[in-house]
Amino acid sequence: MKIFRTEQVKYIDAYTIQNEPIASIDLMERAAHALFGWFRNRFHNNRKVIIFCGPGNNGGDGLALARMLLNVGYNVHTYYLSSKSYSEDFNTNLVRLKEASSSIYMINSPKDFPKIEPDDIIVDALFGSGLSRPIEGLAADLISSINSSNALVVAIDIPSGLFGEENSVPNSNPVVRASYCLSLQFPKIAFFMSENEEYVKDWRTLPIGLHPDAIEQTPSPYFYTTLSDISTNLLNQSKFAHKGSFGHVLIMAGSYSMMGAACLCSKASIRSGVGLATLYIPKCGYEIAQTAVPEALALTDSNDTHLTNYPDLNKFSAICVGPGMGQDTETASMIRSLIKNSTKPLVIDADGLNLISKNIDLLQELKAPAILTPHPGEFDRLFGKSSSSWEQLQKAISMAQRYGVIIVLKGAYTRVVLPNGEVHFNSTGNSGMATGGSGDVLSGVIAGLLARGLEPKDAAIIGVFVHGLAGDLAADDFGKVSLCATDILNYICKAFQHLTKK
Ligand SMILES: NC(=O)C1=CN([C@@H]2O[C@H](COP(=O)(O)OP(=O)(O)OC[C@H]3O[C@@H](n4cnc5c(N)ncnc54)[C@H](O)[C@@H]3O)[C@@H](O)[C@H]2O)[C@@H](O)CC1
Ligand SMILES: Nc1ncnc2c1ncn2[C@@H]1O[C@H](COP(=O)(O)OP(=O)(O)O)[C@@H](O)[C@H]1O
Ligand SMILES: [K+]
Repeated sequence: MKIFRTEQVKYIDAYTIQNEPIASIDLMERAAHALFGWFRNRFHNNRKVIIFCGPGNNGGDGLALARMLLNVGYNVHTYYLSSKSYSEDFNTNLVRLKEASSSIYMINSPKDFPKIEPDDIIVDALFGSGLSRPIEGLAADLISSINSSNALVVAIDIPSGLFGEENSVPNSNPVVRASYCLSLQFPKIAFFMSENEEYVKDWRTLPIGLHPDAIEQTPSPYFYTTLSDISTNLLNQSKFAHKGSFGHVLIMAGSYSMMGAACLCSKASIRSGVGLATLYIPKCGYEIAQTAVPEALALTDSNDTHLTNYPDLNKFSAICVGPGMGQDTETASMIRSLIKNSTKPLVIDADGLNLISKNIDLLQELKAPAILTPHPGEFDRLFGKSSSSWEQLQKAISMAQRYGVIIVLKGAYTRVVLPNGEVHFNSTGNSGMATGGSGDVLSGVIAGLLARGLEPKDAAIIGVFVHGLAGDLAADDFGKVSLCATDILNYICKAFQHLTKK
């Protein structure tokens, strides 16, 4: 799903109004209907609802929602900020609401704030995508009052005070801490930034029928990968397929005490449908590999404890290098040579990345497409620290462009950043996956898909999605607390089944 910056959504709204065509007030009514439907399904009408409205169309949405809730028997109290001016649709909805309710109050000073009980439901319709500066004064005091209550807060479109994309300038201006955020049509990029977790605990999008032509024609480098975005014909299996049809992956991984990473990674590649997997490991890992991964071929380096060389690359269709590999100087020279000489696509993970971070311009010598899979710590080691997730994302975009590589920046909403500057935020995965070895499983999945013949972009996007989905399905059965990398591995099959059955 393509997602947009705030000013682009404004354009798509305006295009819809002009070309559907639909009157602005009717589009607001449609949005309010979507909000109302969600609200009614979620909350019984025995709880008091307090709706806080700002002077713009976000406030207008709040007023329209208030009217709809009143019509079906909710106990609704509506408060709106005093302002020099209000949007036209706000004014229309205020008149409509006044016909239905007498519990409408203007807020002129903190004395007008209502007392909020813990059982009340607050609707935050103060500011949406029209926020133009950090909030101060009366509105800021109101937000502090909302945040200090123990009531549940439902934010319309975006928690008031939060900007749609960049919120990196630390400021003391308050932002509503929403329990739920109902974002109209598209998620906001700000939802994917870890700093905003306290404001956006749970969010969902509500479709409001924005014009498909505007969505298609408005260019954006940002995407959100959901099930419907995964092209499953890339995973088709011909009836006459043989193991040679699905590629041969080389997994260069492991060292003394870290053979588990090599096993997890190679097993994950096999579960991702590769025809053949060869594990290239130091001698100490031979029996472990042969026993733990009977499906893989095992080739050993001349060294006992760490990798110092690589095998003839001709017969392989893709290579994964790095999991559990250690950072010996001999391993460092091996990876330098691999990068300069491999014409086969590479997945570079873990210690592979740590070794490259000592000489980042090595990336300029790549002959083949490469997918780098850093977690945030590895990313900082490679490209330097960033002061916020937003800055880190912008850095990932410029580094992917500079070196012509795909960067898979891992974590919640893993970002797959392409050399053309596109960013694909992933929708699957959960915090139970923050456990040792889960990254090794991911690099195996991506390498398996790459070896099967998927384009690097597809291997990265689908691999990340499947890995997260496997983690979600495993968490459904085992819970997040106990989830371990082997569980993710064991649920890769279910994740692929889920995709290919869709
Ligand atoms: N036709 C449309 O454009 C639609 C808009 N919708 C709603 O409209 C919202 C956007 O509406 P608007 O563009 O009117 O903007 P907002 O309602 O977000 O706020 C704009 C108003 O707040 C003031 N303001 C901005 N920053 C402020 C600050 N820091 N302190 C004090 N005042 C501040 C502005 O001067 C303006 O009066 C969306 O978030 C969504 O909720 C929906 O009804 C769907 C359709
Ligand atoms: N909070 C989270 N939400 C979703 N996915 C997560 C979360 N934390 C970690 N993950 C995923 O788990 C994996 C962890 O990888 P990594 O940190 O490299 O682990 P390891 O080095 O132990 O193998 C990544 O795919 C990451 O996206
Ligand atoms: K809001």
